Amino acid sequence: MSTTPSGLPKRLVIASRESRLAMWQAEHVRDRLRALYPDCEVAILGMTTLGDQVLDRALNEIGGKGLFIKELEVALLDGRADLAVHSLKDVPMELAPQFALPIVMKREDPRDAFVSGRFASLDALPAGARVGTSSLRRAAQIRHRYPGLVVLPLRGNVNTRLSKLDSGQYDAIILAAAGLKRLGLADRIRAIVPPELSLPAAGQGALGIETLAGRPELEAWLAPLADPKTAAEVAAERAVSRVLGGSCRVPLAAWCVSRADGGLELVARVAAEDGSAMVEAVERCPQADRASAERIGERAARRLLEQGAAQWLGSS
Ligand SMILES: NCc1[nH]cc(CCC(=O)O)c1CC(=O)O
Repeated sequence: MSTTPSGLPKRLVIASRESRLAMWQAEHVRDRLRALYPDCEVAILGMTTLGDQVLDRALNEIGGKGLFIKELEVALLDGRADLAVHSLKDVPMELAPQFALPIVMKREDPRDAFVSGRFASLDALPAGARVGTSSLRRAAQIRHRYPGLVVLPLRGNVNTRLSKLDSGQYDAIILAAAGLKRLGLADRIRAIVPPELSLPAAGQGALGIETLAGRPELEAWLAPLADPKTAAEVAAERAVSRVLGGSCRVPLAAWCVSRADGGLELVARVAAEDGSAMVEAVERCPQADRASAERIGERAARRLLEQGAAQWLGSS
């Protein structure tokens, strides 16, 4: 990487998917870097991923996690980009050894949002109402709690999903609150879905920055963007997912919050896809370092397995 006399890189390129949400996220990182390093030119390289192209099948049928990041990783390997910005929830638990995820940024609202023209909340939906979501996690939890609702698949980026709701294909849809807020669409949120009803996905609402492994200088440049509190929370959540082989192919939810006393509290759930059963584990620890976070994540995963979660996690 060529540098200015002060040691700053002259130019940094951010690889991003081209959806509006992904671009917002990349621009957010670009603006933070420009403010930190005014002498450095920061550019965005937009690209389409397989996950963006295949819109006619549910995500769990086309290979799950990694779908949205592979092309971005190729740009890192080719040297066309220096960093890639991801929604952490789309990042696989294990990266190939060439890659690293040195930065987790401060989290936006991690909860799910209920969006509907006619109805105020999941509770207000009549039996038979059609709820759109492409996430097995959301579908399983909603079916578990509201067996009378009809949960239907819904794919596409945030704007596509909203237009499918507006055209009458669904009575309500569930989206991540974070995506709506980032896109300036918070006014579409009729209600935040309480985590008791739909616990978020591991990493939801947080952004991760991926680079090639072994780039300590680049990591040092990016370090001011990191949020240690979010990093600890998502380390616990991602540990649950790692132990359980999590991908978007499994109905797994995990949410960790930092407590006022400096500790962490983690809730994790696995549900049967048809909603017929659900198991939950709650784990706490008094510290918020990475090792403690991963330990409660692993403990929660074991508790879920003890309660029979394996039968709902599929064979993968
Ligand atoms: N699976 C797609 C995806 N990946 C990240 C977000 C939202 C933003 C975030 O969680 O950071 C979304 C949309 C959604 O689930 O509604």
